[in-house]
Amino acid sequence: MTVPSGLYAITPDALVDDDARLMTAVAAALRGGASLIQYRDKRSDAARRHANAAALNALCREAGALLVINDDTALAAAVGAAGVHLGASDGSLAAARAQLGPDAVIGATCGNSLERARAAVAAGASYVAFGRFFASKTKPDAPPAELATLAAAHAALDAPICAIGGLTPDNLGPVARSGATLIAAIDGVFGAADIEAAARAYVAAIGGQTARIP
Ligand SMILES: Cc1ncc(COP(=O)(O)OP(=O)(O)O)c(N)n1
Ligand SMILES: Cc1nc(C(=O)O)sc1CCOP(=O)(O)O
Ligand SMILES: [Mg+2]
Repeated sequence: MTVPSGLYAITPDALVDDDARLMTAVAAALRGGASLIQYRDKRSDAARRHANAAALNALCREAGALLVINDDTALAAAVGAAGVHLGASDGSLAAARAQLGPDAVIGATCGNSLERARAAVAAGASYVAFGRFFASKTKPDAPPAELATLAAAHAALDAPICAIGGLTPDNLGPVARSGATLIAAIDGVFGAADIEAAARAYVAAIGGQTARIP
């Protein structure tokens, strides 16, 4: 499966306790043009996570977008999601690739490390994620990442690059011009009063950027 470019909207903690609001909010992000959705839910029990993941997967398919499940390869497989996003302590990328198959979208958290990204691609990651680039209300303790790392990854790796952490339509320009083709955001999309309009603003801002580095 090709990894899409554009807005990668990740569900916030604030919505996972309210299934109806979660669906309405994700539907709005999809109308606003999000191409990838990540279901990130560290609070719900297994049954609720399964039900939400299945419903979000159907919503994404209807919209022509893809659903990635955070942390949980087995849940991605169980609901037939497009793939999974794994951090350093979330299990093996190679095992996820073996379980989900060659077409799955498998993302890897790489912080500020090109070496981690190289290893992730070698282990089967479809995209590599660097962050955080700006102060993040969602994850205030995430260590900072540099634009130079994005540029180095863009030059060295044959894999789509995702950027995350405090990104907004107003500050994403340098990040996109350094090689990130996927802009991930939680609060800037789902914390907005008008989620659809917020997503549209990201998509418009991303559309105006092209990487400067060949
Ligand atoms: C696109 C994207 N990038 C990074 C992360 C962070 O993953 P991780 O380090 O495993 O932390 P948690 O999100 O699980 O708290 C992500 N989820 N998505
Ligand atoms: C989940 C996550 N991971 C990060 C990393 O740096 O790996 S930053 C982050 C939170 C992103 O949310 P917001 O767009 O609200 O800042
Ligand atoms: Mg994780």
